[in-house]
Amino acid sequence: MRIAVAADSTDGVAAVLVDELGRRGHEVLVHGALAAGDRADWAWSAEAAAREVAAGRAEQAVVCCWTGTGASIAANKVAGVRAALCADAYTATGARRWNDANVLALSLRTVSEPTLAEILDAWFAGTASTDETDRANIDHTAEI
Ligand SMILES: O=C(CO)[C@H](O)[C@H](O)COP(=O)(O)O
Repeated sequence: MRIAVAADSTDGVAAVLVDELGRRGHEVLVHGALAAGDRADWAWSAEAAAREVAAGRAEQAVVCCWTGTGASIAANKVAGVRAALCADAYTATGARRWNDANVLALSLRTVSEPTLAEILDAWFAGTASTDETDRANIDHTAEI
């Protein structure tokens, strides 16, 4: 799968994220500090990765900042993007299942390398629910 990845710094799991995705067989398009050096601005870098998804150049994205909040807020401003801030595997599974999330947002401050691996395992194993009520929630959210 082609994945856009953005981070505003190379701290924390940002340093291993691209390799971790590559090991799983994904093609990675890098943005922000991962492309430009040791820091970038979170709003611009998350937007760039989210726009790759919206434009169909990437199927999914992972956006990161120190808290994960700014990156998720910025990504969610892009039409067609459903970004979910996930701190654990259970949340990642739910985000894929119930929200059909297409952008994973991560905190570089709180996510450890073992937790990152668990989150990515859950995220990529996950599939969107076909339940009518779940789809209605997702469709309504797109129209808000
Ligand atoms: O978590 C973040 C935004 O939600 C940022 O990573 C945090 O604010 C640090 O940014 P900067 O390095 O530009 O001060």
